[in-house]
Amino acid sequence: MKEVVKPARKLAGEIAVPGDKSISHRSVMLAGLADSPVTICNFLASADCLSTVACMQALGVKVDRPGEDELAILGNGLYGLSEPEEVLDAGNSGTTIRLLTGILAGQPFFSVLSGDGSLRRRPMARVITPLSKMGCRIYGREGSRYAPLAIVPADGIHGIDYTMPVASAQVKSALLFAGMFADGPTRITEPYISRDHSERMLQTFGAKVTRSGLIVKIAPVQELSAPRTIDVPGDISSAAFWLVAATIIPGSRLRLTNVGINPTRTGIIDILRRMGADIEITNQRQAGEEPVADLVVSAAELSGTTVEGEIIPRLIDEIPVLAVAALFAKGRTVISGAEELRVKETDRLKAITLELAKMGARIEETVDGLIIDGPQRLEAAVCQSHDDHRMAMALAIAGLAAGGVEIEEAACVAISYPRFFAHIAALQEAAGGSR
Ligand SMILES: O=C(O)C1=C[C@@H](OP(=O)(O)O)[C@@H](O)[C@H](O)C1
Ligand SMILES: C=C(OP(=O)(O)O)C(=O)O
Repeated sequence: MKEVVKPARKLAGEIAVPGDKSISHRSVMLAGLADSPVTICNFLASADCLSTVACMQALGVKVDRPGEDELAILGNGLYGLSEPEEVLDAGNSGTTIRLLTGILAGQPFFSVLSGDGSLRRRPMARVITPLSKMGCRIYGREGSRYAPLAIVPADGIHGIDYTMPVASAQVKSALLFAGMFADGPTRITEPYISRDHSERMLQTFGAKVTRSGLIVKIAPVQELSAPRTIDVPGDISSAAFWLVAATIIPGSRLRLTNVGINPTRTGIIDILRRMGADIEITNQRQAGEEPVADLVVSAAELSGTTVEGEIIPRLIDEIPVLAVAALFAKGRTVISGAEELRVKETDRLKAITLELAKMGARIEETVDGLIIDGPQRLEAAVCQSHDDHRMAMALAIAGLAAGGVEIEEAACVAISYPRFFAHIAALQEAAGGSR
């Protein structure tokens, strides 16, 4: 499917961004391992999270959907999953396959996990290696590097002390989830702190998870005690597209309501503010263990900056749209230490350089990042999403702020933000049409 995005006049009004993808996945998995009913509100009913739902159903968890964004989950307890009859399909979702591998590695039954062409090219050794050290038996293609993954029952799994070579919340979460089924404590050291939604939600479910600096520890769990409801905050990774759009389109002012502002996710706010963005954080409150707020963003002049080190995992999914912001900023922006972008849905460093070049942008792709000198003038172009949702949305924001864009393979926005183009249309209409 193609989408045409016309250049926008100023953006104004309010957007309720959809529920957080990371928290939605985790809520279904943990609620499915409890034995009392859980209602999940503001669930992100996107393709990735629905892959998690289908996998949990195939494992014997009962899931009803009483409302568009509401799920009712009834599990059979921590030891109550049943052997799936079919291959579990994680679709396009790295979070689904890696976190479920952690859960399934501790089960007394056989299972196979796979996904689409993109997912079958993404690295899986990063979860298989530490899980194997715990005694789990997991096999994959090409020397256990790629899915499909076959998981064979182990004779009991053990807690380990593991130092992760890459900052990855998916690897950390897989180990924390497997650690629930181990016979002793599991201790994980991260190079930098990655998103901590699993730790927070495990605590909500009564698991003993503690953190000291870069070390997180989980004790074996006998049973999970579920909260009656989980309120999923809005996704800051989806909000990021509007934060950038309203900043770079002159005269704009947008209110983004109910956005999760967990400090392990707010790198995009920190960097945009450092570049000169006008982002106000208001109405701060808690949604369970997660902090939320409304964000009010007004157009502002940006300057280039350096993005590296510990902040990278705090904005990893926002780098494609941050590259768009950098094209509108005065001076040089250097992003480094972001080589993880090469193993996402597509090689995002390569794809963003290639596709924005079609609009006339000159971006230097480095081994682990991007160098962008701004401001630059962008022209209308036909671009490819590479079937990557974050690419499609970043290109749409570039087109909105510049001369428009036609995006091929745009349907992939359904992976994390199904109503993205509907929100663009509503903003255009509210502004009285395009420029
Ligand atoms: O744990 C999660 O929910 C996620 C972790 C990140 O991946 P990595 O763990 O591979 O960095 C992120 O890119 C992904 O969109 C979601
Ligand atoms: C990388 C992403 O997700 P996942 O790893 O779950 O496929 C993403 O949403 O940008």
